[in-house]
Amino acid sequence: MAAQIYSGEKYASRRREISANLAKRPEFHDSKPLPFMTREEKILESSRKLTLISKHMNEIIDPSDKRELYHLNCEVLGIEGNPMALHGDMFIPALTAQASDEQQEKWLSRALRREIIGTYAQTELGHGTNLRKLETIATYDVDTQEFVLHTPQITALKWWPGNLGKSSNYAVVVALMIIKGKNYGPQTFMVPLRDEKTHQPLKGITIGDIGPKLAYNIVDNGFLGFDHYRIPRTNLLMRHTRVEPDGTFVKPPHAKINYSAMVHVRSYMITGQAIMLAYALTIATRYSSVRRQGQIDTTQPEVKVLEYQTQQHRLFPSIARAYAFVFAGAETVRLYERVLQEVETGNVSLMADLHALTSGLKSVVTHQTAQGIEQARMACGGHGYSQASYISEIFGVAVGGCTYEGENLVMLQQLARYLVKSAGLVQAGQSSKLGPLVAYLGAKSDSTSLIDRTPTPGFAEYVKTFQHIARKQTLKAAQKLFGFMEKGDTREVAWNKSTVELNRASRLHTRLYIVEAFVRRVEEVADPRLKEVLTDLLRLHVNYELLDVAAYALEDGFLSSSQLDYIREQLYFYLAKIRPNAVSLVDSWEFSDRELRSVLGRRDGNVYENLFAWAKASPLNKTDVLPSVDKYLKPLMESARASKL
Ligand SMILES: CCCCCCCC/C=C\CCCCCCCCC/C=C/C(=O)SCCNC(=O)CCNC(=O)[C@H](O)C(C)(C)COP(=O)(O)OP(=O)(O)OC[C@H]1O[C@@H](n2cnc3c(N)ncnc32)[C@H](O)[C@@H]1OP(=O)(O)O
Ligand SMILES: Cc1cc2nc3c(=O)[nH]c(=O)nc-3n(C[C@H](O)[C@H](O)[C@H](O)COP(=O)(O)OP(=O)(O)OC[C@H]3O[C@@H](n4cnc5c(N)ncnc54)[C@H](O)[C@@H]3O)c2cc1C
Repeated sequence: MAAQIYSGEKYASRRREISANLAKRPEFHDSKPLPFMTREEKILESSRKLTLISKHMNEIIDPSDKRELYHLNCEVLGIEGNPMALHGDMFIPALTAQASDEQQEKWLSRALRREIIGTYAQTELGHGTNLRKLETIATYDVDTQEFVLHTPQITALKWWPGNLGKSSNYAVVVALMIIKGKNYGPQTFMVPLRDEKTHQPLKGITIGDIGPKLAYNIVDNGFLGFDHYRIPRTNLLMRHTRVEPDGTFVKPPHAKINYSAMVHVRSYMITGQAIMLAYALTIATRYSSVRRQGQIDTTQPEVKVLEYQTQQHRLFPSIARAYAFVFAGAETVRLYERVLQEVETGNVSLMADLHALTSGLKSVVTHQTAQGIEQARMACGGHGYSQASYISEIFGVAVGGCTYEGENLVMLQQLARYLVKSAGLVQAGQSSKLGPLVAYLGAKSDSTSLIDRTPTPGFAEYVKTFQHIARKQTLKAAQKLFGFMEKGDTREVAWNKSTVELNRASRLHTRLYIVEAFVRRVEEVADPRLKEVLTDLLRLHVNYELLDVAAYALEDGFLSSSQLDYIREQLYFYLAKIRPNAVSLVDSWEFSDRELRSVLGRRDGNVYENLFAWAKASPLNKTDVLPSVDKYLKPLMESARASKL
């Protein structure tokens, strides 16, 4: 099963080898539980481990394999980030996709060798979503052939970029490019921030950390201001866009090619989110098979809480989602790598499809992941609320994905633009022009679903029902938009009056894609034992998801209430059928205890003695009487007692 999850036996067994190798290297382990460290201690500890990784990486992984490096990071550094997180996640991808060969020679090679540390500085205090209104300006000075970076007001301060505050000495900075008074929109520049020897900020640069956040606190998200700060013309990233010495602007082959670092993260983060959801579910499912409370049969001992139907309903649909997301994530990465290669040859035709797909997936997957992690926390009762479970940290890191790389409701609108165009083609009788991701929009619906109307309903009937729902909502929402426009609203106003419905269409389209990705994968499985378990999980998935969106199919009679009852019964049937495999389904992700960092999620199930040991190790328990008691509480009680006398 691990080979299914990790798209092949080769990587699944490499993960095992890497974990086994690290088990023998205590210097790579956390020196104490992360929840007991201050932010400063965590950053120091993470930097220590980062240095070790740099030194010994070649003994443990093949550093050219992204997946191996990712696993090494998960084991050693964990999810709370590290001082070079953005260096790998965005700085290197931005240089790879946007720097010319000559620029790559100069900077990418140094970045890969870790001679310099970089980040991606785009968001500002006043603007994150609306990139066209960023306020940092890069004005071209033809005389000196330099760009002058400037922060004209407080809202133009770069704000949020990861590792900008304290760790990075370079950044890929996004600024509005002005040449001879003309605004050429957001462009990307390579900008030195700190002296390479002293690490002191360079003259003209104001820089620092933005303070503690909900989670992800090992990362020093930062602020940055420029005071007429000059960089050479050749620091504009010029793989696709160019500015000649005389200020002539040479257009890229696609207007949004500069957005590639964002598309890179959106493509990879689907897998990252699936893994974080699987972390939380591994913890909650294992704990639920250790925790005994209450009875189902009063003549029998207390049961494991995993026997309760409510607990199964809380956890198992999310287990199915984690599998669905990792399968969809693998497809997304394949498409991303293909588009990256095609863009190199000047073919930008798939950029719009990739953008639409990743915008939708990023939004639906992060939202459902956060919901699933929060349910996993509640499934652990009181102990879920303790940081010993580590689920609160997993939640905090994962939920950040709803905001970064494009706020979810904004990114759903990006997919909606694509869907509306496609709906326009359908309306114009040009369905043959629809791309493969939206071809279903042009198909004719059956009048009713055949779920429960055939002897053994296959997945095709479910897929058709999801297609019917997504098609109906897309065409309806587009019609709403066109209707407002026909009545005289501008497109923008009409769009704003239709966005809730448009975003619903985007979600339904994306949920259909996720179901289809799951079906595609299960169809490929050859081993009959694996196929059976995955088919059960997929059946749980389609019934749970359909029930969640059934209103759309009930309102036009595509599904009847008796079919809905059938779907419910199927759901309950598969909850019970999956129960014996539940722990194996989470164990199949093969997370080591080191990687999970959870007392509740321990593989050996020895939860209670380890919770007690963990509590005893709390810094508060170093002394029996705290200074706060000596200083305040004792005098308070003493004076209360004295006044009573
Ligand atoms: C199996 C195991 C394998 C393991 C493998 C490894 C797994 C790794 C796992 C995890 C790795 C990931 C770890 C994640 C780490 C996270 C770190 C956090 C870092 C966070 C960073 C950031 O947040 S950076 C800042 C991000 N900011 C944003 O996203 C801003 C959002 N805003 C925008 O993107 C744009 O402003 C917006 C697209 C909303 C609008 O742009 P605008 O220019 O105004 O365009 P618009 O008029 O709306 O549209 C015009 C036209 O352009 C099309 N378009 C827009 N963007 C793109 C694009 N990127 N590509 C292609 N086309 C695009 C748009 O659709 C329009 O088209 P038409 O409709 O006109 O045709
Ligand atoms: C953990 C984390 C890490 C980050 N790392 C980086 C980084 O490394 N580099 C970097 O540059 N940035 C980074 N960011 C910033 C991040 O990319 C932005 O915060 C994000 O893109 C959202 O933009 P915003 O903050 O401007 O939100 P806003 O746009 O202000 O969103 C506020 C509300 O307005 C709504 N809204 C905004 N525009 C529209 C619209 N057109 N239609 C309808 N509703 C709208 C949103 O849906 C939301 O409800 C990070 C953020 C976080 C949380």
